[in-house]
Amino acid sequence: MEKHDKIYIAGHRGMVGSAILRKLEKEGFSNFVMRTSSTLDLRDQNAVAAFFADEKPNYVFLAAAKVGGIVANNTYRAEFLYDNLQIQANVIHNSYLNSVKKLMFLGSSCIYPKMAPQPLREDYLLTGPLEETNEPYAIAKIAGIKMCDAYRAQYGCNYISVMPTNLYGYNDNYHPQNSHVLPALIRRFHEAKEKAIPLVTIWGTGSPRREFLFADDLAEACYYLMQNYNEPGLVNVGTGEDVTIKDLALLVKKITNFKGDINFDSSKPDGTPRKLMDVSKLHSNGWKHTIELEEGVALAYKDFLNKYVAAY
Ligand SMILES: NC(=O)C1=CN([C@@H]2O[C@H](COP(=O)(O)OP(=O)(O)OC[C@H]3O[C@@H](n4cnc5c(N)ncnc54)[C@H](OP(=O)(O)O)[C@@H]3O)[C@@H](O)[C@H]2O)C=CC1
Ligand SMILES: C[C@H]1O[C@H](OP(=O)(O)OP(=O)(O)OC[C@H]2O[C@@H](n3cnc4c(=O)[nH]c(N)nc43)[C@H](O)[C@@H]2O)[C@@H](O)[C@@H](O)C1=O
Repeated sequence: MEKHDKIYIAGHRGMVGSAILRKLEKEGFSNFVMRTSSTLDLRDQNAVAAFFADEKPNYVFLAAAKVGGIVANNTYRAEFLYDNLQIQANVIHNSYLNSVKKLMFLGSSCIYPKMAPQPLREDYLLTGPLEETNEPYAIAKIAGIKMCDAYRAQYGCNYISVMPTNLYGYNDNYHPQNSHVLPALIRRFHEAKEKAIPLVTIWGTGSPRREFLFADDLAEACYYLMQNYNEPGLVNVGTGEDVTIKDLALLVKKITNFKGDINFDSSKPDGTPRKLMDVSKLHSNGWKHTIELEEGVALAYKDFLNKYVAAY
């Protein structure tokens, strides 16, 4: 990418899209094209076709998607499949029709089989059954990877697929039911402290393990890969380190300064027991994360206090 290139960040108001925008601005890029979902619904084939024909971006970061935590994925199964298939099919196909030079598709670690060996290597894709709670989302994401590869094979398009681990950071979604675990716990511990509630309940058994990457680190990786990586298939992006949900809860308890107790609601789903990324391909391509979990959770909590608590 050159500084004058026109760059379309799909989903630029989201957690990942906004981090990519910050990174590109820091690097001196300024020729952006962006639309909110209310001005351009990426599920609308005709609207997306007209947008690409008008704007003709040179590079595309596809960070728009229907996104949510374990309960949202399990509840809105049809929407997670339909919205994500439509969004990615429209953006990828119209990128091809309008000669986009390079596109980055963002998938997720949930594309791997539920019981795959750990850590998850890129070649474990499609080697076993998926986790039930997020199967529709995972199927859509797998279709996105295969679409990038098919357009590369048939039309020579330089479309790359990046699989981030669980993410958190600035502009996260703090919805009490639909969010991912880290923002959910930040909000729950904070509210319990403010309202002097003595007990915070954590979903599931606390034993699943998850790996967390700060979204600004992901944006650094996306920029690096967009400049340096041109292969078919997929590349994992993570830290290569994971924690139990119980240990995560204890960390959030410490950072929010909640003094009460925690317990576990095992009627809520645990999901995949573990999904630790093998990041050796990423490291051998020359990129490594810099923000560790404790530092990142403190930054995210500060962002939550500034943006969300201020609005209460
Ligand atoms: N969060 C996580 O833990 C992980 C995320 N990912 C992937 O990273 C990418 C970004 O996720 P994240 O930033 O967390 O998600 P967010 O929910 O924060 O942002 C998603 C963005 O997608 C846009 N969007 C959603 N539906 C439509 C639509 N129909 N038309 C146009 N735009 C739409 C929204 O636009 P608007 O704001 O204008 O409504 C929003 O800005 C996704 O592909 C996700 O699968 C991968 C692994 C983990
Ligand atoms: C990124 C990834 O995100 C989703 O998968 P997930 O990793 O299971 O995501 P999660 O963050 O929602 O949960 C992680 C763990 O944490 C536990 N947990 C405890 N307490 C809360 C809680 O309060 N909220 C949530 N959401 N989870 C909680 C929860 O029970 C689970 O064991 C995919 O659907 C898919 O979207 C995807 O790709």
